[in-house]
Amino acid sequence: MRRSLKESFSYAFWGLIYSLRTQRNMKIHFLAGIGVLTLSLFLPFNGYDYLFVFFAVALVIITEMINTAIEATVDLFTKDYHRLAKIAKDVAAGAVLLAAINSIGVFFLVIIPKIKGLSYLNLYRIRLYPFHILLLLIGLLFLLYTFLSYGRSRGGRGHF
Ligand SMILES: Nc1ncnc2c1ncn2[C@@H]1O[C@H](COP(=O)(O)OP(=O)(O)OP(=O)(O)O)[C@@H](O)[C@H]1O
Repeated sequence: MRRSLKESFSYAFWGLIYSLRTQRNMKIHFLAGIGVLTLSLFLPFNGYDYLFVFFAVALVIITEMINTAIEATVDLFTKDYHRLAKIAKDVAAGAVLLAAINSIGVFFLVIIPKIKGLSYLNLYRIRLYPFHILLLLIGLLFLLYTFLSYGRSRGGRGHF
């Protein structure tokens, strides 16, 4: 079945909204990611600092989404206890855990030293890099949309 680019984007969009709506950990990681991106606006980062922070945030969210997809696939296959189902879910959860540990490492190695070196002057020198602002805006829009569409989807299956 051939799908238009718009349809493909729409499915991907709903996949992200679904994870955000249904997965408690995803909500926590997403909010933490937005918090870190907001904080980063005020920090004197160089290019590598931005790379580490952006990748750490993205990795946690991506692994959380893959974990959600694996959970759904396993549940589709069996609701009964199965050793392989347990392995699949535990390994997927392990991937999220590793990504989360990596992000904690980045927080202590990259963000904390910059916070320590922060002066009041820096607070007035917000760096408005277009890509950074775009990421933040996309994150906030997803959160807002998830929040607003939550009520509408209650009791029904919405897009899903
Ligand atoms: N069908 C199954 N067979 C065997 N073990 C299972 C099965 N389903 C879940 N488990 C075990 O229960 C754990 C939790 O599974 P569950 O599907 O409830 O994920 P979850 O609690 O929603 O995870 P997360 O918090 O990442 O969303 C799995 O990691 C696995 O060890």
